[in-house]
Order: sequence, then structure tokens, then C-alpha cells
Amino acid sequence: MEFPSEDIFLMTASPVIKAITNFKQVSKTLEEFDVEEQPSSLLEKRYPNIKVIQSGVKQLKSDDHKIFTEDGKEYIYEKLCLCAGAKPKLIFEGNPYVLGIRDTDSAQAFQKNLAQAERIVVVGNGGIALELVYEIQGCEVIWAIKDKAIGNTFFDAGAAEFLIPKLTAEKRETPIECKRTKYTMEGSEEKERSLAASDKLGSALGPDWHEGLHLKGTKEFCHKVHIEILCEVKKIHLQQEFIQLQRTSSTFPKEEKNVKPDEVLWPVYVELTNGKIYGCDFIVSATGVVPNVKPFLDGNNFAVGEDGGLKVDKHMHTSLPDIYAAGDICTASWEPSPVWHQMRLWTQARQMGWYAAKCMAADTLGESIDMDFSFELFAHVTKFFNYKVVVLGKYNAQGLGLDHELMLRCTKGQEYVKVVMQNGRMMGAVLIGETDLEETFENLILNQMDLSAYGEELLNPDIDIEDYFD
Ligand SMILES: Cc1cc2nc3c(=O)[nH]c(=O)nc-3n(C[C@H](O)[C@H](O)[C@H](O)COP(=O)(O)OP(=O)(O)OC[C@H]3O[C@@H](n4cnc5c(N)ncnc54)[C@H](O)[C@@H]3O)c2cc1C
Ligand SMILES: NC(=O)c1ccc[n+]([C@@H]2O[C@H](COP(=O)([O-])OP(=O)(O)OC[C@H]3O[C@@H](n4cnc5c(N)ncnc54)[C@H](O)[C@@H]3O)[C@@H](O)[C@H]2O)c1
Repeated sequence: MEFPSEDIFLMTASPVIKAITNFKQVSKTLEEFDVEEQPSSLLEKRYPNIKVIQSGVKQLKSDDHKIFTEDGKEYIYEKLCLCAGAKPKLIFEGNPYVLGIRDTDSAQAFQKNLAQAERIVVVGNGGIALELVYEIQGCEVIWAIKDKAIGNTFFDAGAAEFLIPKLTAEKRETPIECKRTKYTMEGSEEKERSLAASDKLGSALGPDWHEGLHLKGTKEFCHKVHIEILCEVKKIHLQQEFIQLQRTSSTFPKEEKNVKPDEVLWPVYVELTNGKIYGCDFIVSATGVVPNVKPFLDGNNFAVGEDGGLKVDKHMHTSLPDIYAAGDICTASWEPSPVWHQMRLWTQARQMGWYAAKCMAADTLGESIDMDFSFELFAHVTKFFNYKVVVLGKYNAQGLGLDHELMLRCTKGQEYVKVVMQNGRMMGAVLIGETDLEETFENLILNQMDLSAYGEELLNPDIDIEDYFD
């Protein structure tokens, strides 16, 4: 707290605040922490100059340095940091059978619907879809993806193949403990939580969000996932519409894989661009996010990135005076390190928030500030299909064009190691399983040492690679 005598207002639409606890720097850039929901009074007690105002911001007048909240109040700021996150980018938004997952309310609504479901369709191929298809039990999942292989935001086809057997496993394994951010709800008060209106945007759930949920449908089996590749959703037909089309159009496609007796109908039918139709109880749209900029744009001439976020420079400053932004709402618009890119993740939101605060303080004091080290290398640790997953740098050769080489090491059911090399330098890596390679590879990517002489030996499991580079 650099300015204990200044008033700091934390304005939030959510009744609880998220606090980071047990923060641990696992390596130079990989970090591990718990995220807890806490009543705002705890923060106010700890820092008396912070006041939490629980009301959504409905308007910003940047020319007047004023913001207006939904409870009819207005506030003047000297410096403002916008951290309003993102919203799910839903397909067929507004269709009552299409659900998104973002905050506690939407996750609970999903759980409730799943408890009555026999079959659902999951659309999307990123973090949420990967977690869902693995966690859901007792409900058939039709997983519709645009790509050839699963998990396109994190993996290539090789890694996808390594992971697939876990989806056909009969039994769920005991979850592994791994170094990744953990999400708990300790300290939050149920009473407060239930007051949150369902149309209000709460905080994104983040890591381990499904651990407190019971993700089970009506059946007794474990996984039953059918994957439809290279397709999108063309149309969603409600039951009545579907019956009508079946009756009147001789060319209308037949429903695939009907698990119910012929005369029993599904509430909703999904028509895919590959011509197939699946009946289901509901659809989950896990199709990414859009920055939540709407309340702030009207009347303010922000520069906005291609992904819809508020553009920020290397000091987290937006294009408007005294307004900064951090986390999912912003689009990093500085010239990034060759091995860093933005991804809307907890870790980056925390790093950006921390660094934005330092930039705001430095500006106030008229001091200069260097870019935070965390933006030197993209580093993320998570868990998919009960494997520890570490992704580093340009792990999918993002932006490297054809000018790169891949090296692989894979032991079925145990580990998958991929490194991305360019001109003898390591540019990125995907590590699945307990590889213990993250620190060494992090160093090799950061120091850009010429590794040409080592060739394939880099991934030789019989060599202790750490000794090589000490
Ligand atoms: C299901 C799910 C699982 C995820 N899993 C992971 C994971 O395993 N690892 C990982 O790194 N990341 C994960 N993420 C991503 C991560 O949760 C987000 O990147 C991160 O929460 C972004 O932080 P943020 O502070 O920018 O936004 P948020 O956490 O969304 O917080 C935005 C805050 O702004 C408030 N707000 C919004 N509009 C207004 C307004 N008009 N006025 C006032 N307040 C407002 C909201 O109430 C909220 O409190 C996951 C996301 C989801 C949805
Ligand atoms: N373990 C983790 O690290 C983790 C887990 C869950 C979520 N997250 C983060 O939370 C956020 C939300 O997750 P998400 O899975 O919704 O987003 P995502 O960005 O990870 O994935 C979106 C997926 O939807 C696909 N898609 C986009 N439009 C589509 C369309 N019209 N039809 C079909 N597919 C479409 C994309 O190809 C991509 O596969 C992301 O920022 C993600 O990184 C992270």
C-alpha cells in the first residue's frame, strides 16, 4: 500500500471479492495460488483506506473523471483501473437451451440442469470444454468441435491423441494434486451469495471451479463422450419446430444416435454444419469470452483491440487519460516479448492487476517503471484429464509460421513432452504429466541459448537434462 492516506474505492457488481492467498512463485514465471471468495469487510478491515462499493458501474464519463453506479450514485476519480473481466461469447445467445459458464450462478444453473439430463451437446474446444467433457458423469456428451483434434487452444493433434484414452475410461480417477491455482469458497457467506441476481455478472470462476460441483446426469455410467470434429452448430431447433420439419421436409436430416425410444422427443435439437442432428436436453456454449467493455464505451473514445478489449500500452494505460485496465477486459497492445502472448487466464489477470497498480503509483509519483518480469515468458500450469499440464512460451508455435521444428517424447498414459524450436533456440513447450522439466525448459526459453549441438538429446529421458545446463 503505497498511499495509505488516499481513498481507494473498489467498485464491484459482485457481493463477494476474490482474494489471492498462499501465493507461491513456483519458478521464475510459473506461479501457484489459491483464490478465495471473501466478504468485502475483510479487505476493508485490513486496509482502512479501501472502501468496497457493491454496485455495478453503469456509466463512465471520462471527460469529467466520473463514474455512475446502478444505485444512482456518482464518484469522481483521479485515476481509474477497469477490471470488469469478460463475458461468455455464446453461440445463439438468448436461446434458453444454450448455457454458458462464467460465475457461481451460471455454474450452479448448469449443475441443476445436468442433474436432470440424459444427453447434452458441448460446443467449443478450449479450457471449459476440456474440463467439462472429462468431469461430467452419467450423461451422454456430444462434443462438437470446429477443429480436427481436441483442445485446440492448448494442444496440437499429438497431445490430443495422448489425452483421448482418458475420455473413454470406465472409471474416474482420484484427482491428482498439482501445482496450479486452486479455487476455494472459504470465507464467503452463502447468504450474501444467494442475493446475487442471476443476470448480474459475477467474477469468473477460475481454477478448480468444478471441484465443489456435482457434475452428474441421470445415468449410472462414467464417461460417454462422442466427438464430432470439423463442424459448427448450424441451427438449433426447438422440439415443435423439429417435429414440423420432420413432417414437412423430405430432405431434413434424420436424428443421429437417438438414445430414447423413437416416440420420445428431446427438448431441443442441434443441427451441425456436417449435416448431422442430435437431440439433447441442453447445449453448453464453451466458445470463449468477449471483454466486458459495454458499460464503459458509451461516450468514451477508447481504442479497442480486434478482440474487443480496451487497448493498453506497456504501462497498462488505456488510450484515455488516467484510465488503466487489467485482466480479461484489456487487450495487451505493447510490443510483446517474442515468447509471451496474452491469454485470458487467472494468472495473467493477477499479474496485470499487480503491475497496473504499480504503474498507477509510479505515474502519481512521476517515477518511471520497467515492464514486469512476468511478461517475459508466457507460462501456465493447469490440469486437464487429471494430468498436470504446463504450457510455456509459443507452445503451439503461435506466430512462428512454418519456420520451426517440433521435438516430441511420449510415453502412453504417462507423459507427453513437446518442444518448439526455431533456429536452434527453444521457443515453447507443452509438458503433460509429471515431467519435472518445467524449470529447465523455462530457463532455456528465457535465455535463448543455442541448443543446436544437443539435437534430439534434449529430450532423451536417460539424460538428466538439468545437469547439462547447470
Ligand atoms: C469456468 C472457468 C474456468 C476457468 N479456469 C481457469 C483456470 O483453470 N486457470 C486460469 O488461469 N484461468 C481460468 N479461467 C479464466 C479466469 O477465471 C479469468 O481469466 C479471470 O478470472 C479474469 O480475471 P478478471 O479480474 O479480469 O475478471 P473477473 O474474474 O471476471 O472479474 C471481473 C469482476 O468485475 C465485476 N464487474 C463486471 N462488470 C461490472 C460493472 N459494470 N460494474 C462493477 N463491477 C463489474 C464482476 O462482478 C467481477 O467481480 C477460467 C474461467 C472460467 C469461466
Ligand atoms: N484450465 C484452464 O486454464 C482454463 C479452464 C477453463 C477456462 N479457462 C479460460 O477461461 C476462458 C473461457 O474458456 P472457454 O473454454 O470458453 O474459452 P477458450 O478461449 O479457451 O476456447 C474457446 C473455444 O471455442 C471455439 N469456438 C469459438 N467460437 C466458436 C463457434 N462459433 N463454434 C464452435 N466453436 C467455437 C474456439 O475454437 C475454442 O476452441 C478462456 O479465457 C480460457 O482460457 C482456462
